[in-house]
Amino acid sequence: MTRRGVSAASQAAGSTAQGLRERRGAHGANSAHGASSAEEAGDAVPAGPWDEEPEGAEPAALVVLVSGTGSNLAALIEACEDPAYGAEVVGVVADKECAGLERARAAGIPTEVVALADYPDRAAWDEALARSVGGYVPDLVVCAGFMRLLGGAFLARFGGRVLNTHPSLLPDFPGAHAVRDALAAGATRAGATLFWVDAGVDTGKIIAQVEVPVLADDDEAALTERIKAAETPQLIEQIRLLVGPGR
Ligand SMILES: Nc1nc2c(c(=O)[nH]1)N[C@@H](CN(C=O)c1ccc(C(=O)N[C@@H](CCC(=O)O)C(=O)O)cc1)CN2
Ligand SMILES: NCC(=O)N[C@@H]1O[C@H](COP(=O)([O-])[O-])[C@@H](O)[C@H]1O
Repeated sequence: MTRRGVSAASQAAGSTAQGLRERRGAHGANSAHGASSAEEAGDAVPAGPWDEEPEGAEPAALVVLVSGTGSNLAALIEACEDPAYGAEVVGVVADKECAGLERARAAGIPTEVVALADYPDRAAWDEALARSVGGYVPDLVVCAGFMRLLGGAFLARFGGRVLNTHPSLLPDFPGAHAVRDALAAGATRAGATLFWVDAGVDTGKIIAQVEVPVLADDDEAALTERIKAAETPQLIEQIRLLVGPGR
């Protein structure tokens, strides 16, 4: 069977769409991490025409990066239960123990923690994160509440196929505290942005945005929940468009 890739839209956005060229290696879904994989060996499957969906294509492999609650991850796992969705969460990687990992384990999805504190410096952590994610041979990497900046080694390996969902209408309020910053600035509108991750902080090419109002009595928790209520369907739908038939 052939793996699905990412859409023509993603290529227009700068994605390399290398994922489909990779054969699932030693770290496929529900397998333990092994030492080698086709990707690590550079053993690539020849590229196919991205705009033709071969019959019986396997779902696109998603690795999701999380740091917190994992509500977007949970929605993605649920969406992937429908074979027509076209994707499978093959691994969930976090920078610390968190509820998102519990959600993944409950769904039988392999998980891993790659904690910054376990490495001598940021570069070593970034390389370890890339190795961990690479073990699952993802077509797409999805940051869903992942609160660490991805560095050069990670982006050299996965750049062009890393998505992030961010709780603001970028370019407004980039960074780790977007909702708090929007309230502090007196913003009257808020929202969520899905974009391709690049080396900057929330500067990557925007795929989609959804707007919600800021209400007079909003606190950070209330606005965060209103944003999530719009953000999650956007994330699910945009990934469906990226991986699904007719892309
Ligand atoms: N290279 C990139 N990596 C990531 C991006 C990105 O656009 N480029 N987006 C993020 C997530 N993100 C917001 O969307 C984000 C997360 C965290 C930070 C940040 O400053 N983190 C600090 C720690 C902050 C803290 O703990 O208070 C850190 O990494 O040390 C900025 C933006 C996914 N990664
Ligand atoms: N800068 C990144 C950032 O703030 N991401 C935000 O964290 C939340 C994660 O929620 P979840 O863990 O329940 O999916 C989401 O709202 C996401 O946009």
